Amino acid sequence: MPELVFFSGTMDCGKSTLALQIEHNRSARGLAGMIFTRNDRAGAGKLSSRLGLVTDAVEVADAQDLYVYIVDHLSQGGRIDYVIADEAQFLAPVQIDQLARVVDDLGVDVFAFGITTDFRSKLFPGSQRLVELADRVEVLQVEALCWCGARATHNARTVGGEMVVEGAQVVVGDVNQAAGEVGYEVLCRRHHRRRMTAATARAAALSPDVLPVSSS
Ligand SMILES: Nc1ncnc2c1ncn2[C@@H]1O[C@H](COP(=O)(O)OP(=O)(O)O)[C@@H](O)[C@H]1O
Ligand SMILES: Cc1cn([C@H]2C[C@H](O)[C@@H](COP(=O)(O)O)O2)c(=O)[nH]c1=O
Repeated sequence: MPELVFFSGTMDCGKSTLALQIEHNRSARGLAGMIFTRNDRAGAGKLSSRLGLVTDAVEVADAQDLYVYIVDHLSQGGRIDYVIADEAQFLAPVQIDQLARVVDDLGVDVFAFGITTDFRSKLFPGSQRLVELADRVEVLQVEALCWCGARATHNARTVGGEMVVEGAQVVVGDVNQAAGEVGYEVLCRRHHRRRMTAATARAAALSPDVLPVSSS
């Protein structure tokens, strides 16, 4: 049975790497994939992983109908055995419905990859629709870790290492950004709730208020 599968997790947990592995294994067996992405850090029309691998992809536009795009491709003699959609959190809910239709009406597997929640721990609309429609939601097995060592479950947006809670939902960026830049850090829920990043935890540990008092 063809399936719509949502591979989800925090940033930096290996989603794009897995997407590239699925693409590699299937194309190595002669299967033909259609790869969609949107707003990848490597630039338009790219699906990239932090491990250094990158492949070409179709950059999805705002109002693009993904079902029609695939039907057009097939009717022009193209072949599609599976679909990969990376950065799926950035797709519109209606585009997720179109991907579900690809599975149901065309009998093609769709593998979608994305983060579930934004920096405010609110669902992205595309991810919400995936949770609603997917045959399976798979949480990636490689755990991204919070600075405290616990499993990271949330994405924080940072400026100069400090967590921010105001701003647009979509700001393309990366973890481990240089000081002063907008970046992201994955945290456990406890530290996301307390807005405690690696930098603020380090600063608190060094603060004179918490230094042991000398007995002399
Ligand atoms: N230098 C490295 N050596 C080994 N693994 C790395 C290295 N850099 C990144 N990774 C792995 O790559 C993962 C990020 O992969 P990526 O596919 O880019 O993540 P995602 O798409 O989920 O944001 C990290 O969790 C880590 O496991
Ligand atoms: C939390 C959060 C993330 N983003 C952006 C930042 C990155 O460009 C992508 C996630 O990519 P990854 O391959 O999963 O690391 O999403 C955003 O726009 N808004 C957010 O709240």
